[in-house]
Amino acid sequence: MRYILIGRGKMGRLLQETARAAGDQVEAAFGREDLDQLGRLGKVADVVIDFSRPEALPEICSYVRRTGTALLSGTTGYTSDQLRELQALGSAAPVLWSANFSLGVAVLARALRDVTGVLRPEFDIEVTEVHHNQKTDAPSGTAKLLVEAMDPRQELTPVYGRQGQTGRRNREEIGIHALRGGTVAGTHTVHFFGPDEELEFTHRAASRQIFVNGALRVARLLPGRANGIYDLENILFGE
Ligand SMILES: NC(=O)C1=CN([C@@H]2O[C@H](COP(=O)(O)OP(=O)(O)OC[C@H]3O[C@@H](n4cnc5c(N)ncnc54)[C@H](O)[C@@H]3O)[C@@H](O)[C@H]2O)C=CC1
Ligand SMILES: O=C(O)C1=N[C@H](C(=O)O)C[C@H](O)C1
Repeated sequence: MRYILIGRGKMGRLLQETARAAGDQVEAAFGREDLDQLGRLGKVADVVIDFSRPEALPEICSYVRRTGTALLSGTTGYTSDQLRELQALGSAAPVLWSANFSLGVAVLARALRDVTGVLRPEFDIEVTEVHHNQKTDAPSGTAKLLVEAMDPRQELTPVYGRQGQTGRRNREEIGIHALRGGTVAGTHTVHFFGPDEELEFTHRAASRQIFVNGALRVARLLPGRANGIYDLENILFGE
């Protein structure tokens, strides 16, 4: 496989190393300083893999539209307008965006979709996410993904942290809390607090390699597919 990488940070470097070790070719890798060079590049790869920042989106979209190259993106922190822009890109190429490329989080999202309806409304839901001190967006894309799995119709009101005279907790709240420190690769816990019982689901990433392996595994499946938006969970569950 031939890749163009967007982002040469923690994820970009590990992707490059892992792809090359697997015999794949990294045709080009761009960071903030030289992303403008993408505008001068033709179709030289099977897939563009993006782990960078939301600001890179316009350059990436115009490249994908011009060349029809498949796009796999794991960048988080997009606004809803930017997410719509990514969705629209599906008309030009096969596009897959996911806030988390680990198998464990895909399974967790599915499990939460199944159990939440049974536990609600008696159980209060609070989500905590813990990440390294270099992370620039909060809450994490994965926390949002898990909330969306539990509340697809957005009936609950997100509450980000609590402070001061908050009053009693409302049943329609879903708490989302971000902790930052050290080198934590990513820990997400969903707490269900019920009357006299508690249930907790935790996914703990021991390293970024799980995201890299997941991304490269799925990237192989994109070229040759019809243009459109693909869903990681559907692909992993063979749907
Ligand atoms: N979906 C998933 O499974 C995962 C997603 N991520 C996400 O991937 C992204 C990158 O994470 P890290 O590598 O840890 O970050 P990082 O801070 O180590 O690296 C970011 C890279 O993006 C580049 N960049 C910044 N602004 C840019 C711009 N305007 N145009 C082009 N490149 C630009 C920087 O030069 C740098 O190379 C974050 O959004 C993070 O949340 C991280 C891990 C897993
Ligand atoms: O920035 C990170 O490191 C991570 N970001 C993703 C997110 O925002 O959910 C995925 C993973 O948790 C690591």
